[in-house]
Amino acid sequence: MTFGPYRPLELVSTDVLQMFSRCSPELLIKISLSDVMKSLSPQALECRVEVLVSPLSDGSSLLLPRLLLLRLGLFNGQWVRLTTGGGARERLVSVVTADEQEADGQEETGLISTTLWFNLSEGEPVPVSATTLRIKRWCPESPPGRSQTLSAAVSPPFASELHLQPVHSPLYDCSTLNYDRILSEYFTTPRLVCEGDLLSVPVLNHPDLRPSSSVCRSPVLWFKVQSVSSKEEATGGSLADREHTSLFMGVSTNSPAPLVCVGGASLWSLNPPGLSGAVDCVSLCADSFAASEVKMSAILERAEQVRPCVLVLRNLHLLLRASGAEQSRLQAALGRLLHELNTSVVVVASAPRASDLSSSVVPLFLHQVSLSGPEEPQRRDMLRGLTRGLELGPDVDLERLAKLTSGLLLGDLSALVAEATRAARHRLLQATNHCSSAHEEELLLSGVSLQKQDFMAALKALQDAQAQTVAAPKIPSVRWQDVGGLQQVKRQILDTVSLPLTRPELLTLGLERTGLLLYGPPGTGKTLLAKAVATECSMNFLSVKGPELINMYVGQSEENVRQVFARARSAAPCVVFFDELDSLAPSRGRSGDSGGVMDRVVSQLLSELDTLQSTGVFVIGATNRPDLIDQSLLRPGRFDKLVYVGVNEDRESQLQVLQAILRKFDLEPSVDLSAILERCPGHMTGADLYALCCDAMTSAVKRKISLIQQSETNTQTHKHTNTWFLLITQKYVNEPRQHSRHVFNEGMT
Ligand SMILES: Nc1ncnc2c1ncn2[C@@H]1O[C@H](COP(=O)(O)OP(=O)(O)OP(=O)(O)O)[C@@H](O)[C@H]1O
Repeated sequence: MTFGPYRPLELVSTDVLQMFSRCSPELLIKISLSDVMKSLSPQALECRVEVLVSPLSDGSSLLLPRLLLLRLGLFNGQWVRLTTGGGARERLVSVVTADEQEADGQEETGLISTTLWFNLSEGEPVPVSATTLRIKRWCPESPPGRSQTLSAAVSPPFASELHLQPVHSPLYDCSTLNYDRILSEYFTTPRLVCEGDLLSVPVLNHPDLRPSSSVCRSPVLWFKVQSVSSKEEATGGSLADREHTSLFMGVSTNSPAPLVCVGGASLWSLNPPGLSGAVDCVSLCADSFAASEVKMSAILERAEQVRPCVLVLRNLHLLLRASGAEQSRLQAALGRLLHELNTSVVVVASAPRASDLSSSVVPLFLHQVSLSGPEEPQRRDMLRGLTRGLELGPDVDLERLAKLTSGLLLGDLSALVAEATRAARHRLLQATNHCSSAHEEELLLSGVSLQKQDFMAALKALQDAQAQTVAAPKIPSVRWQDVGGLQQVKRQILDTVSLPLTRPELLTLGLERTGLLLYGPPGTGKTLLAKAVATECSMNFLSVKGPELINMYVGQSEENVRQVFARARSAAPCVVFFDELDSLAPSRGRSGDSGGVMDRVVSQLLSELDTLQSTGVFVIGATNRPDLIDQSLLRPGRFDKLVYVGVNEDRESQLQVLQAILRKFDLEPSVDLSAILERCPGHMTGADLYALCCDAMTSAVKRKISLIQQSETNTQTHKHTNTWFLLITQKYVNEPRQHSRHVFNEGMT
């Protein structure tokens, strides 16, 4: 007979060991009895394990990865005593080996259900990350005269009577549900019950509930354990099943309950428990005040029935939108109903802005919480939550994705993941072009792994869609190499913008600058410079043209300015570029508009600029007419640096501009850029040189087309056209010179 390091534990009781000692003392020496006894003593196993509380796991077992189970010397199905770190309550729990999917690659972390956590911690909030629990080996009290058993196979005693109470929930109606069969099926398996526990009985797709789905929208029914009677004394719980236990049903009761996922996996770590299923106030609107009041009181009454609960009233401003006397009567009714409400019903109302609610409604709520767009770490957590359960390719970096998604809200991120899934499906279907439809279906069912390219395609689609409606921040792709010449200007901008970013310690000295005004003739590269600053400093870029923000409705123009800054703050670090600033902020008192809209816009702009210190938002303005801008904007602390971006007059810097523009073009080796510039007029802006290059490009395209056409008739030339590269030759650069001069002359006037 051989014993491995863990085999004796499997054998089990001291009776057996004593029997061995009587028949063969040598054998016991060989298997080192003292070691075995030490490990079998009740104090032998007392350790801490890290566990995750998962809403997707159910049951009342502690799931442990196989290796951890082996290391702890525990057996699959063995009962242990479990307590939270604070040691509030001790419960018996069976330890079960987690399969690979449940373990999810974790080798050191166990898993428990939210219900078990709720019962263990007596209703404490579910921890978002792993938490520490204490495990103690369980050995039941042996009856007097019998030696203590240390067998891993012993289980808690069976209860003779179990008294349960159904718990009210907003997701089902206790009074109409018939749960006899549900409970009878549930107790086919022995379940551990403890007085005060909450039992979650799964009912998803149960045949008794399916026909009238309106009765129950919950995947579980809740029952509270009122009392448990057992013949044997039981600490930490007893087992209950159909065979040994008589079940008694008491009257329904109110009790807090942990959050369950309605309709598959939910973003449970982001939603506080109870905040699923909000009431949209649109559904409370009615033709008359009296009808709205009836609907309102019905909702609050229902909330009272299922208390403790959180009642979420979405879009409260829509309910109180009525005008005049109707509105004040509704407000008074809401105030009265909220005042009469039980304190264990927490009412949370939402509105897009606090200003959308009247000043008599706001004080009805104890706290006002303003929710801003998520920052990078929050976006990363949201992306993690949204992609949980999806298969991600090895090249998908959620940290990086969180960086690229600045300015996006939770809804946008959810759309991003949905769009990426669609893109992955599309990619897969394209790759299997010649596959039969049955095969295609099989492939899709086997799961699509989301790659980086899917997320990038989805992000681009989302940003393009957003850019059409509101200004959405993006990281541009203009580098310093794309801006030719302007060395002095570049240095000045870098000193102002990148220094505070690279040396944040300077901010503490109050050296931060938040605004820069680029001025100069048109086409000299002001927009290009601002984009290059954003790219090189890895900042988002939000470009706004002054006239875009002006709106005919009273107050809307100021609101647009406010929104631009709010978006920039949520996308920080961000560069906001105001093109044509003179049209947005003309000198006050001179704009001549009847309602003084421009004056209010300037005031709004001033107050926004004053709050930018240390927010990571940098403002760059551009104008051709700095003299028209309101002087208060140009004082230090706002647009505190004025940088002149002029026309490149020397050939050297013009050559640099030309080289920067032609960086991405293919040039014939014979092209001599200096010779071309010699033939140009002395004053050439970047835009003029760009026009020159565009014309040359058009000529090259024409040449290519004629070559292709020739090749169709003449096989001799075919060998020249088998390449699709466009080469700009000296001839084509020379050709449009006259035109450039014309453009240039126009720009000067
Ligand atoms: N220094 C430069 N280097 C490279 N390209 C330039 C440069 N300056 C201008 N360009 C080219 O001219 C185009 C127009 O420039 P940009 O829009 O930046 O001018 P701007 O000064 O902002 O004009 P406006 O005042 O009319 O808005 C750019 O897209 C770019 O191709």
